[in-house]
Amino acid sequence: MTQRKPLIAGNWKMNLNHFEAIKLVQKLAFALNDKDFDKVEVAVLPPFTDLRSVQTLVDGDKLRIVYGAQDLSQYDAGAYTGEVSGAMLAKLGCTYVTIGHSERRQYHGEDEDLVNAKVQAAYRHSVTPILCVGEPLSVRQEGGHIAYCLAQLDGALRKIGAEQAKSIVVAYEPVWAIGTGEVATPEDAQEACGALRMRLAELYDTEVASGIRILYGGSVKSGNIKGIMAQPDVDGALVGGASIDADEFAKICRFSDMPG
Ligand SMILES: O=C[C@H](O)COP(=O)(O)O
Repeated sequence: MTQRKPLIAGNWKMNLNHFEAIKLVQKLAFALNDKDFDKVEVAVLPPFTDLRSVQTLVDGDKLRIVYGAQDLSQYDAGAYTGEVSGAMLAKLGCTYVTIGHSERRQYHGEDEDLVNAKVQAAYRHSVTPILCVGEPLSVRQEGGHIAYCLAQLDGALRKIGAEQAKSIVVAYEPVWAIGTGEVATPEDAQEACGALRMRLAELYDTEVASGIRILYGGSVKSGNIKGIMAQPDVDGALVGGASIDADEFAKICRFSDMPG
């Protein structure tokens, strides 16, 4: 089976200005060592306004932390006030960009077509999408969560060929577990991540599917990461609230050193 290096990505959401960003990344770099980075890829996803400062710090100090943005425009340039293009993110050295986060879908009305257009935009500029999917509580209560997530995956990957899909990161984030303290059980995470991988195999092939990293997100903390990461189809975590505390985020990144 393909070896998938775990990815722990911190989505800061709309938190921390560029001074605070520098402080957090410095603290994180101090808390982690080369052995940690050999085992886990560590990414931070700050607000747009912090990216240049994070880039300067990462490049200047040759840190092994990678970084990315939380969104991008579907367009490459032009009269789109307030938007940030994939080309701009690439120029800032962004490795990743989250696309289709439930907060974008919910508060900014992002639908499947827009998510798909953004995935294509990210690939045009060689920025790797972290594609978020996940069901709201009502859907889970009705038992439709797997079908819901698979439909989101299908929609997002339209017109994306195997060569591009190989590098995508998918994040399963049940909406009811985001910022609520209500973490999905490791079994819930495995059920969804396993189903997503099977669908990736149907859309592409088994080799492509077995190389794609699928993350879990939703109230991840140092106290629950170990159990989640023990699941065979979970390859990392997209961490929200706990990622703006450097010590806690570093502990999450070191999940493999935890006892039990
Ligand atoms: O992108 C991260 C997720 O929305 C999870 O956020 P959370 O860890 O605060 O629940």
